[in-house]
Amino acid sequence: MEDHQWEAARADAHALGSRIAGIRETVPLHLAGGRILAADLTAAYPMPHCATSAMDGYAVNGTGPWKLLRAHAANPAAADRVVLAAGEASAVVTGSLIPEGTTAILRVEHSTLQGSLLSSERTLRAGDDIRPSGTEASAGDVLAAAGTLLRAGVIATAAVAGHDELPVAAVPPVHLVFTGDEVITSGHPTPGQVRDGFSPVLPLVVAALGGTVASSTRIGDTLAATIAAIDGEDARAAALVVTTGGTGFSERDFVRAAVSAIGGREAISSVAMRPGHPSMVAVLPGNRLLVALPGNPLAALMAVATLVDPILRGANGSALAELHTATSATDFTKLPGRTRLVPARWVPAAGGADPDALAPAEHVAPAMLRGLAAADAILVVGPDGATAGDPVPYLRLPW
Ligand SMILES: Nc1nc2c(c(=O)[nH]1)N[C@H]1C(S)=C(S)[C@@H](COP(=O)(O)OP(=O)(O)OC[C@H]3O[C@@H](n4cnc5c(N)ncnc54)[C@H](O)[C@@H]3O)O[C@H]1N2
Ligand code: MOO
Repeated sequence: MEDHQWEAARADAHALGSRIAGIRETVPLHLAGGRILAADLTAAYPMPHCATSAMDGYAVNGTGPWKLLRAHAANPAAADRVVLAAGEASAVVTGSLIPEGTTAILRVEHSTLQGSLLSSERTLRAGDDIRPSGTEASAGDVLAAAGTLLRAGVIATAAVAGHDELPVAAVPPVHLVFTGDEVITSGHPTPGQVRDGFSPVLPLVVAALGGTVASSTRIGDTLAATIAAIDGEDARAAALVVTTGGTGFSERDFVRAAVSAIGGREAISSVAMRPGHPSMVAVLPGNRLLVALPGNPLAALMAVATLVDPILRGANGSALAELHTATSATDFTKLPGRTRLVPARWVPAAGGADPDALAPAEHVAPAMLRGLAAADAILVVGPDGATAGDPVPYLRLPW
């Protein structure tokens, strides 16, 4: 199969992800943080649901001075039983229901009270400091679309819009498979060994992308072990299997052969990107997906941004991550047919003071991680390259 262009790989991965979407579930608001909204969030009633005072002070009817009906609104909820005739006023606090007949709210600091005679030190206009019903939303208005990540602002809005619980997308379970006889997980590597850069971060990354690592395994470089790892009990229980290393075509790379052996089909065989070209997506029996991440660490994480992020977004009903535009701080040569993903830092554009242009980080070869550690964003440089000062697309770090 031909290389997928980078944009096509993202789009196809997103579409494949939508095929592993799980059944949605309902969670109480206090457990909704970090989940993905599975249906549009609508206002259950107009917001505010009744006209209220925006300030502490007095509800008044007409122009002053006014006769104060009560000395103090001890119970804001009781204010609705008061009816103001022209020339009358009643004390209110912020958020109080306003009495029938209110034409404006007089702030306490703008008022003078002598006995029960209330006057204003400012000219009041009709409607001042009244929050009419429905100014924030009408009943049924969509307050957040399905696919929205539930952060504090959305959850608080849901609460005041009358919701006790929210429908959320089921979290796709992910099975991780780390390959490589040479990979060690602690201490200092001897020549021929490498320290595992993936197992400490992939659970974190998967969680940040809206999935959950349900299980993981570490295997040596054999076909039998690879088949067992991608088609065993844990792997079959997952919606997505992610492997690291072994994507190549050497006699010690077994991921593609294992996929083929269990009846899987490569949907994205490779991506015309650098680094990360040998990344692969396969559809496995049982409506499962597999993403094979290359062994080179930066390549693997750029493949996560290109393939795993779109798949999990598709599974959660979220849109593809937006491509933003920044000014390139440097020139990039042409690289026919390939898209480069370059960890980059914000720097001032030529002659500028604010850090509003993106420059490649240092140490960004495929087997290095230092540049990514220092990066603010991922520049997406097309095959035609770029000239300093050009607008270039970039991705926010997805994790
Ligand atoms: N003849 C060719 N050789 C290579 C090509 C090619 O086109 N022709 N492509 C290169 C590219 S691009 C990449 S990327 C790698 C992909 O290799 P694999 O996915 O098969 O990965 P491995 O061979 O298993 O490992 C590569 C490299 O990564 C290290 N590694 C593996 N796992 C980890 C880990 N958990 N943490 C840190 N480092 C890891 C491994 O030790 C190797 O050094 O192939 C190129 N070769
Ligand atoms: O995917 Mo490879 O990193 O381009 O070395």
